[in-house]
Amino acid sequence: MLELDGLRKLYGDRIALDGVTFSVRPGELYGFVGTNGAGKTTTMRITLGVLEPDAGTVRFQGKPVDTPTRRRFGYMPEERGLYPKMRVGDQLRYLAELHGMTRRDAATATKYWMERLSVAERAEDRVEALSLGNQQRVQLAAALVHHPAVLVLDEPFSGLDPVGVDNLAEVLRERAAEGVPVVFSSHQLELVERLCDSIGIIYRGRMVATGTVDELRASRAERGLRVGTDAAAGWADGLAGVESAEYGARTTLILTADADDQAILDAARALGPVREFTPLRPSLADLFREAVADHDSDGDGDGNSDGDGESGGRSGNQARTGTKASATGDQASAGSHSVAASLTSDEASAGSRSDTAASLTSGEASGHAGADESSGTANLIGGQRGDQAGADPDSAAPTDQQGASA
Ligand SMILES: Nc1ncnc2c1ncn2[C@@H]1O[C@H](COP(=O)(O)OP(=O)(O)OP(=O)(O)O)[C@@H](O)[C@H]1O
Repeated sequence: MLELDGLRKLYGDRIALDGVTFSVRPGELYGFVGTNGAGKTTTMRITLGVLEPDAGTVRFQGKPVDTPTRRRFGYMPEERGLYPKMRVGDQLRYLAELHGMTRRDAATATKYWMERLSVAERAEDRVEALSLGNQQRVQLAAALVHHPAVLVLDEPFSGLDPVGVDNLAEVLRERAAEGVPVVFSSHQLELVERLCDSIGIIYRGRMVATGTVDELRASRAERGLRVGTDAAAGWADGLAGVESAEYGARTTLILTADADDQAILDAARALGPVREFTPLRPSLADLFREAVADHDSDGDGDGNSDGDGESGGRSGNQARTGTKASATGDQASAGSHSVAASLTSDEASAGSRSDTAASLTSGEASGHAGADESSGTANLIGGQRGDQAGADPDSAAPTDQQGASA
């Protein structure tokens, strides 16, 4: 079990994490979602020891995580971290050996993962010559090549084509089936909903919801119902448990949590035949927006109300609209898809990603230096950095491949 307990992190006087706590069981696929700047990358970097928390601990199998244990982790940093001048095959072998594999095992694992992630034919190419999507695949191979006991992946799906997405989803399921705790962040909420056993929603450095999607659904204050009836508009007004009703070809009702849907069915049937009676299941995107909106309306003064916070506020407003719109439309099908899609595209277009990227780059520098936040680095990035420190292959330092996640 991977346990994150009370992680707290400040950048200057900005609270980036405020008591982040969650755990990932062996074999569990855990989706870590949140608005831009919510604290996902910071959490993952602390988990990997790239960054020191101000408080809190990370435990694996009941023990605080130390450097030898972390070497068994597979980490894909958001900012990516490959040596651009190094050939794909050489790079993966090198990283596998850094993680303690024998030369022969490293070669076998490299071959396997290059084939598995469909980059085998690029083995002799330098990383910089690959498309961003293929660089991403190599980066994933780098996280997987040493057969890690834990997987922590920061936006592993961004930049992959649909075949690559399916391929990676299958790989993650397999790793989990082997008992590996897998945690990954993503803004692709439909994918997270489809793939993950559990989900954690972080907002402004705090966990605002965690559980299975069904548990998150069950915790909602209201639910939706679609009723196909010829009864005249207004038929559901005033019924117990009906918060609002929208009349059209079908009636869409928003119910209170304790509403008696059978009583509503009886009321509808008393007025004529009922052709449809469908509970509306909110998508993860709806739940996400609702959780964020709820948290926004708490008026929390956590000191983290910078541009990222505004980004969250914007999402919060959308959350209300999105949730209602979904609950009052065909949200079980196309409606919820478009909500998820718009969330992703809105966030992508909000421009806060590049801001975060810039922050991450500077954070990376401090991460490399262990706990010494004043030192910079131009060498190594991400999880590999820590391990690679001191080892200096003759290729140039890896560039920051932000573009791969854009
Ligand atoms: N090195 C840094 N220096 C100062 N502030 C930072 C640094 N790194 C992150 N932050 C701030 O910490 C907060 C959390 O950032 P983080 O990158 O963890 O968010 P995120 O959830 O990964 O965002 P995104 O979805 O945009 O990648 C943000 O307010 C960010 O601006």
